[in-house]
Amino acid sequence: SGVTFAYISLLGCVGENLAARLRRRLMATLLTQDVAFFDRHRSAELLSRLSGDVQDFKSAFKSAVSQGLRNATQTVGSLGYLVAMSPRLSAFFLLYIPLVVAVGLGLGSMLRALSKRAAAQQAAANAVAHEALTQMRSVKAFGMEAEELRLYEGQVEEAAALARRLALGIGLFQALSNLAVNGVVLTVLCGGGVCIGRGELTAGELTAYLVGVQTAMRSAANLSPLFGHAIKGATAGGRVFRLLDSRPCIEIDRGRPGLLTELAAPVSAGQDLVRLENVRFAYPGRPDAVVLDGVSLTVPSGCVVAVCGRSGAGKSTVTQLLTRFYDPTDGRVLLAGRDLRSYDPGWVRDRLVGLIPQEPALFCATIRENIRYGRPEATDAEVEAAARLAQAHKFIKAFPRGYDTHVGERGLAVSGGQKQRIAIARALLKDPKLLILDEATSALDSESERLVQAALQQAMQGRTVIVIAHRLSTIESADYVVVMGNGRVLEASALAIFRV
Ligand SMILES: Nc1ncnc2c1ncn2[C@@H]1O[C@H](COP(=O)(O)OP(=O)(O)OP(=O)(O)O)[C@@H](O)[C@H]1O
Repeated sequence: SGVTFAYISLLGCVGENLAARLRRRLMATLLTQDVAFFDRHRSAELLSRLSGDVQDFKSAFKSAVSQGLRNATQTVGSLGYLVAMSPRLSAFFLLYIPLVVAVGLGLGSMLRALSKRAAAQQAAANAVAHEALTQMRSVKAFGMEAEELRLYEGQVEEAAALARRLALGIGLFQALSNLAVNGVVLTVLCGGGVCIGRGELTAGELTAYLVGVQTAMRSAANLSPLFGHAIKGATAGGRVFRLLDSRPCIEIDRGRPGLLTELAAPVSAGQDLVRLENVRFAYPGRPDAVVLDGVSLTVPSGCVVAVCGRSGAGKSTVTQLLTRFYDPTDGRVLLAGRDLRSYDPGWVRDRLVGLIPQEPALFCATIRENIRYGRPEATDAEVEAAARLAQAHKFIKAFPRGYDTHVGERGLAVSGGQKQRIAIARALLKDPKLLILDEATSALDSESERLVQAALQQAMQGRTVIVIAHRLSTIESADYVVVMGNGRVLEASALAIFRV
């Protein structure tokens, strides 16, 4: 029992270490993928890789080691013993083995394909559940609980149907293996009978040989239930390893030689900090839909440039090129006169650009941790200073736990306006050279609105700012206005011209 304890616990620990290492490597790979990767893969699908697939791979690995190795060596050993005992009798079933292997491989590849489809369908069902659970307020607001359940049931039923077919296939495989095992015994019996009739073998020798055959076949039969496990593990492992091989197009490789980590040249007030030259762009997921069709615009240092235009005109897309979430299909984005691609993307996002998105997301953490996100080394005093600038200090202090108030999942415990001001503080804490601000379109009550606007005006003071403007007041306070439409710049001018 001491050996059993050592063996089971050692195997368990090795399996858990393997799973933890795989999960760590997979998460590290996912975090370094570019934004286009997340356009292609749904988060529920990636979560399935991290949890279910790694789990299946680990179980298959453990059963392959614990039972597979033992039974496989026993089978091979017994077969070798049988061949040594009587090469003539062994010839009967050795001839028959290639046929069994061929049938096994054929059936195996069919079952692998089925297992892949079943797993993909299960991931689709998970995605439906994930979406409903993360959008619970919308589901409830539109009374869609029953519809969501119907959708989920449909997906789960399809996954279950595929899993049932897989179970039938695995059952068939095991039945055929049993048949093959009995077939071997029968073949040896018939062949042995013939040999005894010819006086080439004694009944005693045949009996001894049959005992050997049974040992070999028992070990082989023990291998067959592992087959289903192995199929599931191999498909799950295949998906995990394929994902581990994904390489981002825009690689964040901090400190890579040759990449700039500071502005290429000093930029004084009024000189171009950023320039877009004839930029064309289509999202990788929709390469046929041209979103930017030859956009040129200039952002002078220290100026506020308001970008406006109809919904879908490509305004946010311009900001996504500046953060290097994507690279232009054609044309150039220049920073201090050098192509943005010659800068380290990590530096661009950490130090150059501060982004205040239209709908900021908060993490399930305290307000302090949320503001500090992006600059973990910032002191408490710096966090408070940023919050003051963002008109957030007062309301944060009014909470009983102040900066240590937990904002809950997706920041649901704070109001929309408060969330926006926390996001403004977070961006300001980085003290970015270029502030990109996507003005919220969602309505806030007038007091909140006034505070958010005041926070934004403060944030823009003395900085280079690109603001995607939805309010006239924002446009009025800008130095330059760019009007976009159909992926082009329709008008670009100093505000004075618009005022005429
Ligand atoms: N990740 C994406 N994949 C494919 N197409 C996208 C993606 N994001 C945006 N688009 C498309 O690109 C076009 C421009 O979108 P963009 O978000 O830049 O517009 P916008 O001017 O900022 O609009 P709004 O003011 O409504 O935010 C739209 O037609 C949109 O459908």
